[in-house]
Amino acid sequence: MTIKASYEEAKKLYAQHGIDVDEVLRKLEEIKISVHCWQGDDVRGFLFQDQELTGGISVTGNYPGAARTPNELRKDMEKAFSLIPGKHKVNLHAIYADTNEKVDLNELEPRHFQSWVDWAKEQGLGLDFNPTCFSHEKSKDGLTLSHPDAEIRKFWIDHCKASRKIGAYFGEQLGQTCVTNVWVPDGYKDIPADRLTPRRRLKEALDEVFAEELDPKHNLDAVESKLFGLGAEAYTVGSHEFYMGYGIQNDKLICLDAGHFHPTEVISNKLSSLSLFTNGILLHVSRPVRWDSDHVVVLDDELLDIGRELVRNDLLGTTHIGLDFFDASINRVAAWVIGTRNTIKALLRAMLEPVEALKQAELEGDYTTRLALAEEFKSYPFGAIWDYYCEKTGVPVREAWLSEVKAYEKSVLLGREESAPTVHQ
Ligand SMILES: C[C@H](O)[C@H](O)[C@@H](O)C(=O)CO
Ligand SMILES: [Mn+2]
Repeated sequence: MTIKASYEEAKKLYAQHGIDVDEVLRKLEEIKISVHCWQGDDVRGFLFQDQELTGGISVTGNYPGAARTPNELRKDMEKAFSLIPGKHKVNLHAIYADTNEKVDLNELEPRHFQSWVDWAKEQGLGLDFNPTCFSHEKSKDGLTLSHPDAEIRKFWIDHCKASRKIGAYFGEQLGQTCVTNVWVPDGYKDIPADRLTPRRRLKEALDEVFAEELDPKHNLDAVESKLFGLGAEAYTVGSHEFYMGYGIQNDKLICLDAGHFHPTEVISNKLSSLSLFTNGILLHVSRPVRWDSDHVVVLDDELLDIGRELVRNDLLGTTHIGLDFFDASINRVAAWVIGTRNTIKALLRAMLEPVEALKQAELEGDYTTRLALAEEFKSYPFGAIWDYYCEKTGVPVREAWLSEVKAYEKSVLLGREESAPTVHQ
């Protein structure tokens, strides 16, 4: 049977439950995933090539072929996007500036990212942004926006201010709102004597960062919390409660990173509550394995539940779905493809569920029907719909993408091991 014929058969089954699959695919194609550039080079960036990764995050593995220049990174992302259905966004960190100038983080300007903007325009992609408040001499104490030294604080405030302007430039140039997300690693390894004062300093620093009004059509601000980091195990200044309060009080997007909570705590269960008190949410879809390990996302229960919560609560219009994982033990292009395809699959799976029937059964107290229907739908022919979606959008069906990645690895990635990079082409 052809992919189209399997699709037509599967469609009939879903139609029996009032699910219009063609309409589902039309809606799915509108959803943009913000694909993080930092999977491509193990969060090194280009500004400070000799700087080690700090901030309590860590990348493990030594798979060959990491991008060494902005151009290589863009080529790798193009390869990944050619294997992922739909048109998406790219999420940049400030350290990915493409410039020959010796410029520090507090001096960054939109022009240092012009090549990214030109490329995004040419590729039909949107851009999102993040100040990089780690891997820098001035973050060596593990403190940035909450640092007790006013001068160091000012450096990071200026960097975050500059980042918002870069974000607004992206949004204006590309005609797509840029989400600029602030995450700082600030915290203490051991039990703090004073939990309040650093949080007060962080709050005041953020007030300064966000003081200038920017057109929300161009830039939306987000703030990202964390439970702990390596070397900041006892206390994180920007905890979930801190940013939940800050975001709600100041109308900022609250970023939920799947790896930033207690091991059994899930972000899927937070979306409905947050949606009642905010105008939007930012997600960092990740996979914590025992800690905030940032494994490539797989199609596991939590990813499916994130998809369900977004679909069932009608949150797709206000939620910005970003990815945040970095695995250097496998082919990095494949990592993007696997994680992004899985995220889209989870959304599609959720859109193909009989949501109204499930909600009705629940309302009537018929929990038997709720459970029976939910379970039976797990073996509905979702794969036939997914395959057709890939074919229709011109990307490889099923695992056919893997041979393309292997060929790219052979012809491009492995060559990087022997040759010197051509910087800033
Ligand atoms: C690169 C980081 O993953 C990112 O800035 C931040 O979102 C994070 O999750 C830190 O743990
Ligand atoms: Mn994150």
